[in-house]
Amino acid sequence: MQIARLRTFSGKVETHQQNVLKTAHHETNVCQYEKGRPFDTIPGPKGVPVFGTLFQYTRGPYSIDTYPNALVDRYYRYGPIFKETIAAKTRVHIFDPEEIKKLYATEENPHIPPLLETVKMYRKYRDMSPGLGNVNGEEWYRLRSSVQKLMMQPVSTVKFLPMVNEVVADFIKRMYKIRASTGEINNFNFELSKFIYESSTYTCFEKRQQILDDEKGSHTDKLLACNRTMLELSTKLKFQLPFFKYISTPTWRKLVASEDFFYRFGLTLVDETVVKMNELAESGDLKNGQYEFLSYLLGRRELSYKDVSILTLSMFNDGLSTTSPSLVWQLYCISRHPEKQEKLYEEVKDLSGKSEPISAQTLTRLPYLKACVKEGFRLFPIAPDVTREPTKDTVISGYQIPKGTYLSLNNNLLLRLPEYFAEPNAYKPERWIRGDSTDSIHPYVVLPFGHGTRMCVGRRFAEQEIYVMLIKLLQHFKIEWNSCEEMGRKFRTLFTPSTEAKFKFIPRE
Ligand code: HEM
Repeated sequence: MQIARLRTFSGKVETHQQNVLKTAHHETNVCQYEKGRPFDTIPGPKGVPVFGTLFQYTRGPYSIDTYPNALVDRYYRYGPIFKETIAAKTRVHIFDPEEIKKLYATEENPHIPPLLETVKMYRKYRDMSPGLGNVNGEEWYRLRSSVQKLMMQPVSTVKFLPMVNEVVADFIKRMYKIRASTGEINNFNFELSKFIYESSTYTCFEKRQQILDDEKGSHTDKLLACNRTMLELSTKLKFQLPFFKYISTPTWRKLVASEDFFYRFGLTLVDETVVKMNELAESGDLKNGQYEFLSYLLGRRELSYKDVSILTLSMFNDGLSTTSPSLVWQLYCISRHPEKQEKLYEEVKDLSGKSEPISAQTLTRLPYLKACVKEGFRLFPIAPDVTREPTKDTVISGYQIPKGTYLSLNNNLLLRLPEYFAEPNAYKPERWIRGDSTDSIHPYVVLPFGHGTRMCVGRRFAEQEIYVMLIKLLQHFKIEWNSCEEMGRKFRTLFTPSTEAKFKFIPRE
């Protein structure tokens, strides 16, 4: 396969000696596989033929919303590796961080099942490019290497920082406008989605959509609702026998309608911007560095126009499902811990004037902010798992794992377990500060963006938006949690808030 000859991301070229070592390693693996315990002996809940344990989620004691809790229960019951079949699909769940570490270490060209099979199906159905998270092997490498520099290098991401600063400033102005006299803001989760949408479309198209304006209401509402529906229905379909793959079921049709609305709008934005870029180029008015994001992608000969479109749309679609709820959770943690909030305020209050932008250099410092964000991700990770699909027979925890098995690496479900963290439910950013902490934390437990070559490609963009937004919110407001209830979370393939955030924003003098 051609991929074996390609450069790795670290720029190393494999030598003959390394290949010899790999062959020897492969032979050792074959021997080890034969010594492993058979796959069938991996423990796990039995369930009924074909349906597996599906009814435990549709009729109780669990529900789709609480699927990750069921996995933690099963971890305590069956141990750090177990398998479970739900609606004809078997997954092996791995909770042992040492095994997860080993798996990451041996990843040469990791394959993953699609995060949302429905998205992959939809894109095929509409003749679109599948996009990064839905392909493997050479196809994945082609896409990933074409965006790696643009999206993962800090020097690249900071080019978009002025846009983030501008949208955050507008968001803060809007908060003053829509804030009730009590400090409350209605539908705050939705407001944050609007921010992410505005910030990421600005990054991609260098044109403000102005969705932070009240008048733009109905279209934006529908667009953001479609994003929610897509996650909602895709998750529902994971807990059904996959008839939708063969016949057009009502749920599938509803999903397609939502995706159509979202993509039609997004693809039009791409097309319009490209037309504009061509016009400017023809008239000689296209400035160097203008339309940075799209120019970069369009300039990659290995990418088709369809690839460019999907990679661009993924920026705001994926951000809406991940960065937006992450910000809600981060604020939730800060608002519920006033003493930590004050310590954080001390760190950020003089970084810039309240209405001044945050510089790239400033973002490289901020140890306490980064510790707070890490601790926020520990308590509220976005993804309950990351998945892998080994391309060779392998052995994990002494069991044979045939190639093609779906593996869930469930370290994100260990994040509140006392085996891994002292005072696991306490919000203690200090545990991440060298010198302040006495905790010894396994390095393969808190990995909110995954790890290795398939690590989240939007990570740098997401972090940049989170940091700037938190700094500015804290410079302007004291944030209080305004409810006696905790904010709940539910499983929608990702963890999403199950209730509206009840914050009070009190302006700081
Ligand atoms: C706080 C925000 C985010 C979190 C916590 C997050 C988390 C993750 C995780 C855990 C993975 C799986 C990694 C693995 O398999 O090892 C992933 C993959 C991915 N993420 Fe994110 N993500 C976030 C934001 C974004 C954004 C803004 C984008 C948009 C560009 C994005 C695009 C992707 C893509 C395309 C993949 C698949 C990468 C590949 O297979 O090569 N994510 N993300």
